Amino acid sequence: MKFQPMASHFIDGKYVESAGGEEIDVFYPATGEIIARLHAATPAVVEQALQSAMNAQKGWGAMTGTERGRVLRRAADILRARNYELSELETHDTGKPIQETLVADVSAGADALEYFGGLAGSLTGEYIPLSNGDFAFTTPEPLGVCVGIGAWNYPIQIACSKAAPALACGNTMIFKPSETTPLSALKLAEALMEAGAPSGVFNVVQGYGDVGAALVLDQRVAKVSLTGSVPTGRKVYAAAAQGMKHVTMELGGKSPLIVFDDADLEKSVSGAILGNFFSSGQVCSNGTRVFVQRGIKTAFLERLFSRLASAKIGDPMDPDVNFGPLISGRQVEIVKAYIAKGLAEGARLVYGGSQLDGPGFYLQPTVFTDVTDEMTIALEEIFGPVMSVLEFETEEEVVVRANATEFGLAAGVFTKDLVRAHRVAKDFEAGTCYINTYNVSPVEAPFGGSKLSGVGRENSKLALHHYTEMKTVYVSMNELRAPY
Ligand SMILES: NC(=O)c1ccc[n+]([C@@H]2O[C@H](COP(=O)([O-])OP(=O)(O)OC[C@H]3O[C@@H](n4cnc5c(N)ncnc54)[C@H](O)[C@@H]3O)[C@@H](O)[C@H]2O)c1
Repeated sequence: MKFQPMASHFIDGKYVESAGGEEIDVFYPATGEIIARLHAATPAVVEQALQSAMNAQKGWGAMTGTERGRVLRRAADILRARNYELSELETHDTGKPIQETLVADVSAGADALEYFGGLAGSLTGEYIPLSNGDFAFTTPEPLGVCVGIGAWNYPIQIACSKAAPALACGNTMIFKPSETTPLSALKLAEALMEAGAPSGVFNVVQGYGDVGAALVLDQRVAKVSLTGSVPTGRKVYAAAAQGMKHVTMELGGKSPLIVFDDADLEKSVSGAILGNFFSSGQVCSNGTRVFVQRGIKTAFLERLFSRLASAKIGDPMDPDVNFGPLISGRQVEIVKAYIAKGLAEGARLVYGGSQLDGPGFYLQPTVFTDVTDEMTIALEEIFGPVMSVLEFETEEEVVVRANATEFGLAAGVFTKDLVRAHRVAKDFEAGTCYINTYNVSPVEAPFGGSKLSGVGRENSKLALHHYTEMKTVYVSMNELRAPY
């Protein structure tokens, strides 16, 4: 098997196997063939990872930020130098077209390592003058051992988005990738080691939800950062609360994308395509509720259909292919059930909707019109290539409807009226908003959700606050009196 790693886990600077652990078969979504076979961590392997991360933390935390940053920046260079090889791996693990993974996965991970590596040396506290010459000062302290748990849609990017700020701040990390896409995090561990990270600073353990749960509950873990679905987020948040642990929750969404009559037609169609069909629709921040104002609806749909007709669906390793399979047969069944529900509830299927014949987990890009706010396909996260088009008339109406969701991950607006664009963005109840663009998430800007979509932010300087705890030291320069 071409993508079989040396062993399932990476702990204390080396590959570790757990032959007795439950089997994890890794499939290439384009063919369904098994490309690697791993084993879930046993309790002994989880313990080994915890010990290693605990032992490494003191030394790593005692290094200067500049020294830690140098390691992260070297790791970024290593990932970039191996971009093709790692993108090929990511394409086989996820089924995403190589033209996507070459530009949006490994390189985004490298960006995170570079960015947080650059910031590591700038972590400082403040001096606070108090009365009569007394003062206090603060120092941002590492939290200790952090656990990262990943989803399957952006495996290496998620691993880097968690590891880079955690390590920059002097923490160590145990990362558990999704059982569906376990391969590339091991390559990140290799790159960090080669870049000079001491053994135990970044460990990878494989497993299903029970392995994640064991890590979250362990008393030695100070923080948990999860990327996953809302139901898993609820469980992980509740378990972390028992130990009063810090959490970051990057969860699901059902984001609105509003297209006003005056929008640039080509741009808004591009936004809707990027916000619904990139990664075959398996993107958390997708704008799957596309609200189109009545006056532009016919032109918008005509242009959308003609551009969708030019999508090249096929072998993700073909550099011309821009629409690949879904992650698994199970995911195809989930999405097909939503398509059936859309039809049963009266939505009009106007594009796609079918599974492709042959091997692999392919589903056509799918568009529904005549969707109303209370339909299941307008309320629930589908996590597949299904766009719902809803019609609206006024700005006041559409903002209320856009916000009428339990999620709050992202939201977008397309219009040439910039005053209106800013007004609408101000009113959006979402963590990440877009004006005349969609689904960009550069490392420099905060990314994350409100409401059920999450807690905390990844990317940007804000992420450093989620991996440090401020210590305050009061210093008296005067005599100290007590009442008795
Ligand atoms: N907000 C974001 O940044 C973001 C990014 C990507 C994906 N997502 C979301 O992720 C979801 C898709 O990914 P998924 O299907 O892998 O999600 P999932 O919730 O099924 O699994 C996520 C991870 O949690 C682990 N897990 C499951 N049960 C656990 C438990 N009890 N304790 C600890 N860990 C446990 C899984 O093994 C996996 O590694 C979608 O809802 C999507 O919106 C969010």
